[in-house]
Amino acid sequence: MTTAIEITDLRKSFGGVPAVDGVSLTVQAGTITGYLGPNGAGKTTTLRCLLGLVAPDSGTCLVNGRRYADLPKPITEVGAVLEATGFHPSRSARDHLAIMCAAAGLPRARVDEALGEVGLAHAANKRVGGFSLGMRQRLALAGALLGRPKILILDEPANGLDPAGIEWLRGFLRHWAHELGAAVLVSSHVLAEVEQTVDNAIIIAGGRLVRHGSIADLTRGEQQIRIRALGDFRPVLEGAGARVTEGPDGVLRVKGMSIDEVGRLALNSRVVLTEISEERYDLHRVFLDLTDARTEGAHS
Ligand SMILES: Nc1ncnc2c1ncn2[C@@H]1O[C@H](COP(=O)(O)OP(=O)(O)OP(=O)(O)O)[C@@H](O)[C@H]1O
Repeated sequence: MTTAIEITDLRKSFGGVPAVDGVSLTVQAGTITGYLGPNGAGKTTTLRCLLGLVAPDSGTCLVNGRRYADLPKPITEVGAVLEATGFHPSRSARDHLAIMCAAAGLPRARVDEALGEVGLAHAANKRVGGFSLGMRQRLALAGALLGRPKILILDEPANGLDPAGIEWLRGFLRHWAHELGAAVLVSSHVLAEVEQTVDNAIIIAGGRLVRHGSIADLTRGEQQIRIRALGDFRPVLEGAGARVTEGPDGVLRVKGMSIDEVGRLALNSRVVLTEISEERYDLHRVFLDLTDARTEGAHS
Protein backbone atom coordinates (compact mmCIF):
# COMPACT_ATOMS: atom_id res chain seq x y z
CA MET A 1 0.00 0.00 0.00
CA THR A 2 1.22 3.48 -0.81
CA THR A 3 0.91 6.17 1.82
CA ALA A 4 -0.42 9.26 0.07
CA ILE A 5 -1.17 11.51 3.04
CA GLU A 6 0.80 11.46 6.26
CA ILE A 7 0.20 13.79 9.19
CA THR A 8 2.42 13.40 12.25
CA ASP A 9 1.72 14.97 15.64
CA LEU A 10 0.14 18.08 14.17
CA ARG A 11 -0.52 20.96 16.55
CA LYS A 12 -2.08 24.34 15.89
CA SER A 13 -3.47 26.85 18.36
CA PHE A 14 -5.29 30.10 17.77
CA GLY A 15 -4.80 32.71 20.49
CA GLY A 16 -3.48 30.04 22.85
CA VAL A 17 -6.50 27.76 22.33
CA PRO A 18 -5.60 24.46 20.64
CA ALA A 19 -7.61 23.77 17.48
CA VAL A 20 -5.56 20.69 16.56
CA ASP A 21 -3.77 19.03 19.44
CA GLY A 22 -1.44 16.23 18.39
CA VAL A 23 -3.20 14.60 15.44
CA SER A 24 -1.46 11.85 13.45
CA LEU A 25 -3.04 10.04 10.53
CA THR A 26 -2.24 8.36 7.25
CA VAL A 27 -4.34 7.79 4.13
CA GLN A 28 -3.38 5.04 1.69
CA ALA A 29 -3.83 5.18 -2.07
CA GLY A 30 -7.05 3.51 -3.22
CA THR A 31 -8.92 4.16 0.03
CA ILE A 32 -11.45 6.66 1.35
CA THR A 33 -10.91 7.98 4.86
CA GLY A 34 -13.60 9.89 6.70
CA TYR A 35 -12.31 12.64 8.97
CA LEU A 36 -15.20 13.00 11.35
CA GLY A 37 -16.09 15.11 14.33
CA PRO A 38 -18.57 17.66 15.64
CA ASN A 39 -18.42 21.31 14.61
CA GLY A 40 -15.27 22.97 15.84
CA ALA A 41 -13.43 19.66 16.31
CA GLY A 42 -10.45 20.84 14.27
CA LYS A 43 -11.15 19.17 10.94
CA THR A 44 -10.84 22.22 8.70
CA THR A 45 -7.73 23.43 10.53
CA THR A 46 -6.10 20.03 9.90
CA LEU A 47 -6.95 20.16 6.20
CA ARG A 48 -5.75 23.75 5.91
CA CYS A 49 -2.41 22.75 7.48
CA LEU A 50 -2.17 19.83 5.06
CA LEU A 51 -2.68 22.20 2.13
CA GLY A 52 -0.16 24.74 3.38
CA LEU A 53 -2.84 27.38 4.03
CA VAL A 54 -2.09 27.53 7.74
CA ALA A 55 1.35 27.15 9.31
CA PRO A 56 1.32 24.44 12.00
CA ASP A 57 2.84 25.20 15.40
CA SER A 58 4.54 21.80 15.22
CA GLY A 59 4.26 18.46 13.47
CA THR A 60 4.47 17.54 9.80
CA CYS A 61 1.96 17.22 6.97
CA LEU A 62 3.08 15.33 3.87
CA VAL A 63 1.34 14.58 0.58
CA ASN A 64 3.15 12.07 -1.63
CA GLY A 65 6.03 12.34 0.80
CA ARG A 66 6.47 16.11 0.50
CA ARG A 67 5.09 19.24 2.05
CA TYR A 68 2.31 20.65 -0.14
CA ALA A 69 4.34 23.83 -0.71
CA ASP A 70 7.19 21.73 -2.12
CA LEU A 71 5.10 19.92 -4.75
CA PRO A 72 6.28 20.93 -8.23
CA LYS A 73 2.76 21.02 -9.73
CA PRO A 74 0.27 20.56 -6.89
CA ILE A 75 -2.88 20.64 -9.06
CA THR A 76 -1.77 17.38 -10.70
CA GLU A 77 -1.13 15.67 -7.37
CA VAL A 78 -3.74 17.03 -4.96
CA GLY A 79 -7.32 18.09 -5.63
CA ALA A 80 -8.81 20.00 -2.73
CA VAL A 81 -12.17 21.58 -1.98
CA LEU A 82 -12.35 23.47 1.29
CA GLU A 83 -15.37 25.63 0.67
CA ALA A 84 -17.46 26.00 -2.45
CA THR A 85 -17.26 29.78 -2.58
CA GLY A 86 -15.25 32.37 -4.44
CA PHE A 87 -16.87 31.91 -7.83
CA HIS A 88 -17.48 34.94 -10.00
CA PRO A 89 -21.30 34.98 -10.23
CA SER A 90 -21.55 36.21 -13.80
CA ARG A 91 -19.09 33.66 -15.16
CA SER A 92 -20.29 30.36 -16.61
CA ALA A 93 -19.18 27.07 -15.11
CA ARG A 94 -17.17 26.35 -18.25
CA ASP A 95 -15.44 29.76 -18.19
CA HIS A 96 -14.62 29.36 -14.52
CA LEU A 97 -12.86 26.05 -15.17
CA ALA A 98 -11.22 27.32 -18.38
CA ILE A 99 -9.57 30.13 -16.42
CA MET A 100 -8.31 27.64 -13.83
CA CYS A 101 -6.99 25.37 -16.59
CA ALA A 102 -5.17 28.21 -18.30
CA ALA A 103 -3.66 29.45 -15.03
CA ALA A 104 -2.40 25.95 -14.21
CA GLY A 105 -1.16 25.17 -17.73
CA LEU A 106 -3.56 22.24 -18.12
CA PRO A 107 -5.14 21.20 -21.43
CA ARG A 108 -8.43 22.96 -22.15
CA ALA A 109 -10.03 19.58 -22.90
CA ARG A 110 -10.09 18.90 -19.18
CA VAL A 111 -12.81 21.53 -18.70
CA ASP A 112 -15.62 19.58 -20.34
CA GLU A 113 -14.27 16.26 -19.08
CA ALA A 114 -14.32 17.51 -15.48
CA LEU A 115 -17.82 18.97 -15.90
CA GLY A 116 -18.94 15.54 -17.10
CA GLU A 117 -17.18 13.80 -14.21
CA VAL A 118 -19.19 15.79 -11.68
CA GLY A 119 -22.49 15.63 -13.56
CA LEU A 120 -22.57 19.31 -14.54
CA ALA A 121 -22.25 19.00 -18.33
CA HIS A 122 -25.83 20.25 -18.75
CA ALA A 123 -25.02 23.44 -16.83
CA ALA A 124 -21.68 24.21 -18.54
CA ASN A 125 -22.90 27.52 -20.01
CA LYS A 126 -25.02 28.63 -17.06
CA ARG A 127 -23.92 31.52 -14.88
CA VAL A 128 -22.55 30.35 -11.55
CA GLY A 129 -24.58 33.08 -9.81
CA GLY A 130 -27.70 31.00 -10.43
CA PHE A 131 -26.22 27.76 -9.08
CA SER A 132 -27.60 26.00 -6.02
CA LEU A 133 -25.20 25.15 -3.19
CA GLY A 134 -25.13 21.55 -4.42
CA MET A 135 -24.17 22.71 -7.95
CA ARG A 136 -21.44 24.90 -6.49
CA GLN A 137 -20.10 21.90 -4.58
CA ARG A 138 -19.96 19.97 -7.83
CA LEU A 139 -18.27 22.85 -9.65
CA ALA A 140 -15.68 23.17 -6.90
CA LEU A 141 -15.08 19.44 -7.20
CA ALA A 142 -14.67 19.77 -10.97
CA GLY A 143 -12.01 22.41 -10.34
CA ALA A 144 -10.20 20.00 -8.01
CA LEU A 145 -10.26 17.27 -10.67
CA LEU A 146 -8.79 19.32 -13.51
CA GLY A 147 -5.25 18.06 -12.97
CA ARG A 148 -6.40 14.41 -12.53
CA PRO A 149 -4.90 14.27 -9.02
CA LYS A 150 -4.44 10.99 -7.19
CA ILE A 151 -5.17 12.63 -3.86
CA LEU A 152 -8.50 14.27 -3.03
CA ILE A 153 -9.00 16.36 0.10
CA LEU A 154 -12.59 17.46 0.57
CA ASP A 155 -14.02 19.46 3.47
CA GLU A 156 -17.70 18.66 4.05
CA PRO A 157 -18.42 17.90 0.39
CA ALA A 158 -21.94 16.68 1.16
CA ASN A 159 -22.99 20.13 2.45
CA GLY A 160 -25.86 21.43 0.35
CA LEU A 161 -26.39 18.18 -1.53
CA ASP A 162 -29.87 16.66 -1.58
CA PRO A 163 -30.23 12.89 -0.93
CA ALA A 164 -29.75 12.13 -4.63
CA GLY A 165 -26.65 14.33 -4.63
CA ILE A 166 -25.25 12.53 -1.59
CA GLU A 167 -25.83 9.19 -3.32
CA TRP A 168 -24.05 10.55 -6.39
CA LEU A 169 -21.12 11.73 -4.23
CA ARG A 170 -20.80 8.24 -2.71
CA GLY A 171 -20.51 6.64 -6.14
CA PHE A 172 -18.15 9.34 -7.31
CA LEU A 173 -15.74 8.96 -4.37
CA ARG A 174 -15.80 5.16 -4.59
CA HIS A 175 -15.02 5.30 -8.29
CA TRP A 176 -12.19 7.76 -7.78
CA ALA A 177 -10.63 5.74 -4.94
CA HIS A 178 -11.42 2.12 -5.68
CA GLU A 179 -11.21 2.17 -9.47
CA LEU A 180 -8.80 5.02 -10.18
CA GLY A 181 -6.64 4.37 -7.09
CA ALA A 182 -6.86 7.82 -5.51
CA ALA A 183 -6.40 8.50 -1.81
CA VAL A 184 -9.47 10.36 -0.57
CA LEU A 185 -9.71 12.27 2.71
CA VAL A 186 -13.19 13.61 3.30
CA SER A 187 -14.36 15.50 6.38
CA SER A 188 -17.87 15.56 7.77
CA HIS A 189 -19.73 16.39 10.96
CA VAL A 190 -22.62 14.14 9.90
CA LEU A 191 -21.71 10.49 10.33
CA ALA A 192 -24.67 9.20 8.30
CA GLU A 193 -23.50 11.16 5.25
CA VAL A 194 -20.24 9.31 4.94
CA GLU A 195 -20.40 6.03 6.84
CA GLN A 196 -21.60 4.09 3.81
CA THR A 197 -18.82 5.55 1.70
CA VAL A 198 -15.62 5.49 3.70
CA ASP A 199 -13.25 2.56 4.22
CA ASN A 200 -11.65 4.05 7.31
CA ALA A 201 -12.81 6.58 9.84
CA ILE A 202 -10.86 8.95 12.02
CA ILE A 203 -12.83 10.74 14.69
CA ILE A 204 -11.60 13.89 16.34
CA ALA A 205 -13.06 16.11 19.03
CA GLY A 206 -11.48 19.08 20.71
CA GLY A 207 -8.52 18.77 18.34
CA ARG A 208 -7.66 15.26 19.50
CA LEU A 209 -8.05 11.89 17.91
CA VAL A 210 -10.83 9.95 19.60
CA ARG A 211 -11.04 6.77 17.53
CA HIS A 212 -9.67 5.48 14.29
CA GLY A 213 -9.94 2.26 12.37
CA SER A 214 -11.67 0.54 9.51
CA ILE A 215 -15.34 1.36 9.23
CA ALA A 216 -16.08 -2.37 9.55
CA ASP A 217 -14.32 -2.55 12.93
CA LEU A 218 -15.75 0.70 14.21
CA THR A 219 -19.35 -0.07 13.32
CA ARG A 220 -19.11 -3.64 14.62
CA GLY A 221 -18.22 -2.03 17.90
CA GLU A 222 -16.87 -3.25 21.16
CA GLN A 223 -19.05 -4.77 23.84
CA GLN A 224 -19.46 -2.61 26.90
CA ILE A 225 -21.62 -2.58 30.01
CA ARG A 226 -23.71 0.47 30.82
CA ILE A 227 -24.47 0.99 34.49
CA ARG A 228 -25.75 3.46 37.02
CA ALA A 229 -24.63 2.98 40.60
CA LEU A 230 -25.48 4.53 43.93
CA GLY A 231 -22.12 5.43 45.47
CA ASP A 232 -18.68 5.55 43.96
CA PHE A 233 -18.31 2.31 41.99
CA ARG A 234 -15.77 3.54 39.46
CA PRO A 235 -12.61 3.02 41.58
CA VAL A 236 -13.78 -0.49 42.43
CA LEU A 237 -14.21 -1.33 38.75
CA GLU A 238 -10.88 0.18 37.83
CA GLY A 239 -9.20 -1.62 40.73
CA ALA A 240 -10.50 -4.86 39.24
CA GLY A 241 -8.93 -4.04 35.86
CA ALA A 242 -11.94 -2.63 33.94
CA ARG A 243 -11.73 0.44 31.70
CA VAL A 244 -14.40 2.92 32.74
CA THR A 245 -15.73 6.11 31.20
CA GLU A 246 -18.27 8.35 32.86
CA GLY A 247 -20.90 10.25 30.94
CA PRO A 248 -22.06 13.72 31.93
CA ASP A 249 -25.31 12.11 33.17
CA GLY A 250 -23.44 9.87 35.65
CA VAL A 251 -23.73 6.77 33.49
CA LEU A 252 -20.66 4.54 33.68
CA ARG A 253 -19.54 2.56 30.63
CA VAL A 254 -17.35 -0.41 31.43
CA LYS A 255 -15.09 -2.27 29.03
CA GLY A 256 -13.02 -5.38 29.62
CA MET A 257 -15.56 -7.10 31.90
CA SER A 258 -18.64 -9.21 31.30
CA ILE A 259 -22.05 -8.18 32.62
CA ASP A 260 -21.90 -11.07 35.13
CA GLU A 261 -18.53 -9.93 36.43
CA VAL A 262 -19.77 -6.36 36.89
CA GLY A 263 -22.88 -7.61 38.73
CA ARG A 264 -20.84 -9.87 41.01
CA LEU A 265 -18.33 -7.10 41.75
CA ALA A 266 -21.18 -4.76 42.73
CA LEU A 267 -22.66 -7.41 45.05
CA ASN A 268 -19.30 -8.17 46.68
CA SER A 269 -18.55 -4.50 47.24
CA ARG A 270 -22.12 -3.81 48.45
CA VAL A 271 -22.79 -1.23 45.74
CA VAL A 272 -26.38 -0.79 44.57
CA LEU A 273 -26.80 -0.76 40.80
CA THR A 274 -29.90 1.05 39.57
CA GLU A 275 -29.25 0.12 35.98
CA ILE A 276 -27.16 -2.45 34.15
CA SER A 277 -27.24 -3.40 30.48
CA GLU A 278 -25.02 -4.45 27.59
CA GLU A 279 -24.40 -2.13 24.68
CA ARG A 280 -22.06 -1.89 21.77
CA TYR A 281 -19.67 1.01 21.68
CA ASP A 282 -19.91 1.60 17.98
CA LEU A 283 -19.36 4.58 15.76
CA HIS A 284 -22.85 5.95 16.40
CA ARG A 285 -22.33 5.80 20.15
CA VAL A 286 -19.00 7.61 19.83
CA PHE A 287 -20.72 10.35 17.87
CA LEU A 288 -23.65 10.62 20.26
CA ASP A 289 -21.29 10.87 23.22
CA LEU A 290 -19.33 13.63 21.50
CA THR A 291 -22.50 15.52 20.72
CA ASP A 292 -23.83 15.01 24.28
CA ALA A 293 -20.59 16.27 25.76
CA ARG A 294 -20.75 19.35 23.56
CA THR A 295 -24.37 20.04 24.42
CA GLU A 296 -23.53 19.63 28.08
CA GLY A 297 -20.60 22.05 27.67
CA ALA A 298 -22.80 24.59 25.92
CA HIS A 299 -25.31 24.61 28.76
CA SER A 300 -22.83 24.76 31.62
N1 LIG B 1 -8.36 31.40 11.85
C1 LIG B 1 -8.81 31.09 13.06
N2 LIG B 1 -8.72 31.97 14.09
C2 LIG B 1 -9.16 31.67 15.33
N3 LIG B 1 -9.73 30.50 15.65
C3 LIG B 1 -9.87 29.58 14.70
C4 LIG B 1 -9.42 29.83 13.35
N4 LIG B 1 -9.69 28.71 12.61
C5 LIG B 1 -10.28 27.83 13.45
N5 LIG B 1 -10.39 28.34 14.70
C6 LIG B 1 -10.95 27.65 15.89
O1 LIG B 1 -10.38 26.36 15.94
C7 LIG B 1 -11.34 25.39 16.35
C8 LIG B 1 -11.43 24.29 15.31
O2 LIG B 1 -12.04 24.83 14.14
P1 LIG B 1 -12.16 24.03 12.78
O3 LIG B 1 -12.80 24.93 11.78
O4 LIG B 1 -10.85 23.43 12.43
O5 LIG B 1 -13.16 22.86 13.18
P2 LIG B 1 -14.06 21.93 12.28
O6 LIG B 1 -13.97 20.58 12.89
O7 LIG B 1 -13.66 22.05 10.86
O8 LIG B 1 -15.50 22.49 12.49
P3 LIG B 1 -16.70 22.74 11.45
O9 LIG B 1 -17.33 21.40 11.21
O10 LIG B 1 -17.58 23.67 12.22
O11 LIG B 1 -16.10 23.36 10.24
C9 LIG B 1 -12.64 26.14 16.55
O12 LIG B 1 -12.77 26.42 17.91
C10 LIG B 1 -12.44 27.40 15.75
O13 LIG B 1 -13.19 28.46 16.30
